[in-house]
Amino acid sequence: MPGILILDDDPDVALAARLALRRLASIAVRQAPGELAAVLDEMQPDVLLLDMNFSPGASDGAQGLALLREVVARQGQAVAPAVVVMTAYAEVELAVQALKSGAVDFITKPWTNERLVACVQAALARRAPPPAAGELLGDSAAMQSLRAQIAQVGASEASVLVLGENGVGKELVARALHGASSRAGGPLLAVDMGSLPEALVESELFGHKRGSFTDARESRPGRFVAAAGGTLFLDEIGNLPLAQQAKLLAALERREITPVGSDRPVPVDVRVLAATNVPEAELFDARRFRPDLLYRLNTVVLRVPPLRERGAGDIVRLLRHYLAHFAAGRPARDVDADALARLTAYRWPGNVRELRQACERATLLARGPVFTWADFGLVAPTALAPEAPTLDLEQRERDAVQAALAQAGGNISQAARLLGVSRAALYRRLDKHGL
Ligand SMILES: Nc1ncnc2c1ncn2[C@@H]1O[C@H](COP(=O)(O)OP(=O)(O)OP(=O)(O)O)[C@@H](O)[C@H]1O
Repeated sequence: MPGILILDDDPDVALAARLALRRLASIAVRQAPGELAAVLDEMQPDVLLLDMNFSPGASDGAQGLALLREVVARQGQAVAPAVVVMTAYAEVELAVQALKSGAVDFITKPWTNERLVACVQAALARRAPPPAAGELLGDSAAMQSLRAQIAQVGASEASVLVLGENGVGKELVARALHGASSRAGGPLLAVDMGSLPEALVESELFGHKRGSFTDARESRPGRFVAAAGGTLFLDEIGNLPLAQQAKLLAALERREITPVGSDRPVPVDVRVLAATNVPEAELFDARRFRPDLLYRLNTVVLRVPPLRERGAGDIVRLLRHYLAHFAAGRPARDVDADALARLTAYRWPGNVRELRQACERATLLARGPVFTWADFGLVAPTALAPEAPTLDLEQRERDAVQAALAQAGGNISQAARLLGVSRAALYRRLDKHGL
């Protein structure tokens, strides 16, 4: 189970957060900032929920920022948690500074539990960037071409739409684009549209005025304002409901937003990058995605290839990288020849994220002197000879179902959509294949 550490000197706030988050992860609470380093070493949490002020009367957030920098500095040496900072509602500047300093997100107090859970879930999903953050590994022709395109369009202000299956590295591409731009000194704010409850999308993006709806006890700046001077990365844009798409389009066209409950538009200065795992053909389905918004977002389209199309060289490079990463300073064990052959022939339906997890699992659980195929815990059958795939229809159906489930992270509705069948039809096939 993942771990969350809450560091807040107010026991009531810490308790409220603990109760809201207890289903997501195992939770530890600390009140004294002096304990942070020790508890990070001992617990190795995936997410740190960090208060910004600890001394009585302090309100400038300097303590929180210093702690945040300490945590971010650990990313060079060890796995460090993704940090979500907690700020008071009026502290937009502080939230922006925290994002610039490496926090993955911020949440304003008082929060709604729904919002806190969505925010921490997104941080958990993105936890622990690789040590060389932003570095897109791989020397295949496809990756070289991708890097060249990033260098070419990174410096411009163009909107870029990043396409690719789950786990191929779309967020890493967005980070590289931001890093190559003149906005690199500003924040890069990622918003996972997939994890936002529909009712909150608008207030999340554009902010809201106090009293504009039942839970809006205080005014809150939206993501467009928080990312000012930097880049806003709209992840899983394919999940944005049509009504909100119209509002996003208006904001992009006018370069201004209107907070919920306000009638005064506010100018915004952000570069927008977007990503989706929806296949290109479906993206142009107007029932799902407004074409005018699509044309706004896709000035440049970058396609991140699935790992299986990058060739064995890239797979081996990534295996070495992540096995060394999880060995955390100790020499990484070798992978035996049989395992290497199977790993390079494996289809990696969950792409680089799946490979990274397989390396973490192997490092944690393997007992022998070298890694074997079983250590990686990859259950789907591997095609040892991918150039001659089986033509057995039953087997192919079974493979497709397994791949769709892996790609959808076990989500039945999404897997059914990937396969182009109804949920009921997918259940029948799961039953038929004993999956
Ligand atoms: N080329 C690469 N080199 C090194 N690490 C990579 C590469 N591509 C992806 N990763 C790592 O794989 C994981 C998944 O990458 P990322 O989150 O960018 O994928 P994504 O396409 O945005 O996924 P999703 O569609 O699920 O949001 C991250 O840990 C990322 O650092």
